Amino acid sequence: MIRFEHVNKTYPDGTVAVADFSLEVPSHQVAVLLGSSGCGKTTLMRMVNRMVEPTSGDVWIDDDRVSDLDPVKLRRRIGYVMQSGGLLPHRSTIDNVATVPLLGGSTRRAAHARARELLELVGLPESVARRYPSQLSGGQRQRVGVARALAADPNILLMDEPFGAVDPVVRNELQAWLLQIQDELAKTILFVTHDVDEAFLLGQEVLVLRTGAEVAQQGTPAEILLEPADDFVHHFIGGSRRHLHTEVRDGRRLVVDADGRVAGVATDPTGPA
Ligand SMILES: Nc1ncnc2c1ncn2[C@@H]1O[C@H](COP(=O)(O)OP(=O)(O)OP(=O)(O)O)[C@@H](O)[C@H]1O
Repeated sequence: MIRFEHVNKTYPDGTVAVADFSLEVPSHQVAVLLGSSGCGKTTLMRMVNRMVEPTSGDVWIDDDRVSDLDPVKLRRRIGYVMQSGGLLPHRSTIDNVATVPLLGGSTRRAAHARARELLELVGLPESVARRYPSQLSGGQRQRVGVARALAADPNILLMDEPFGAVDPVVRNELQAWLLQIQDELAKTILFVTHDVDEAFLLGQEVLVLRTGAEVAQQGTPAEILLEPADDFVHHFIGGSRRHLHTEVRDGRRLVVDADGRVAGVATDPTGPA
């Protein structure tokens, strides 16, 4: 579980990036922070692994206040995937992943075995293990980034626009793949994006943020799609172009757009159509 308790962040130049933000992400769930550039998403995410210290307020992981934990140890128990993949350019794919268990005290042999296992988990063939990041496609690099984030077997994954730098087709593939591995791994994931469709596809809980990380609306994708809290949310999620309604298919009440595409699952199966 990750809990933000009334956190604030004002940077030294006076920028108020986060003003009184609270959230609880239950274990094994995916929560998505959705908002436009500069609204404070990355600042919030980095408070979890102490890359940013809140000006006031606390972040908790289960019963631990993160400010009481050693930042290096804390970062080793949390997976972090960045937009750029964050790979070390002069290390091969397998070494990029093996670095994490090596730092954790594994032998070189055990670290390589673990790295091979993870590369297989993220669907990369053996042939890429010896390649350098510059010799991989954008999608492959992001998969290696996820493999590395999973290497310490963390309970928590922080994902900051992890699929932002790849083309839409690969992006869709990576999203589907993440949902598939999350089915198996059941990590607690905090995911940052400015892409509305990505947020609704991946998030069990979505927070639509305004500047200063002010929560414009928090809810399941279906709740937000069907009942946007105000005009800001309605416009942000593209409500007017979506023309949403609900429909029962295979016994499930789905949120469907004007083209018949499923935009979400309504949580209340008896709710109005
Ligand atoms: N180190 C810093 N010093 C001063 N201001 C900062 C610093 N880091 C971020 N900010 C400012 O804080 C606000 C929130 O930034 P943050 O990076 O958290 O937003 P974001 O929603 O993640 O944006 P993006 O989607 O563009 O990454 C912005 O106004 C940004 O310019």
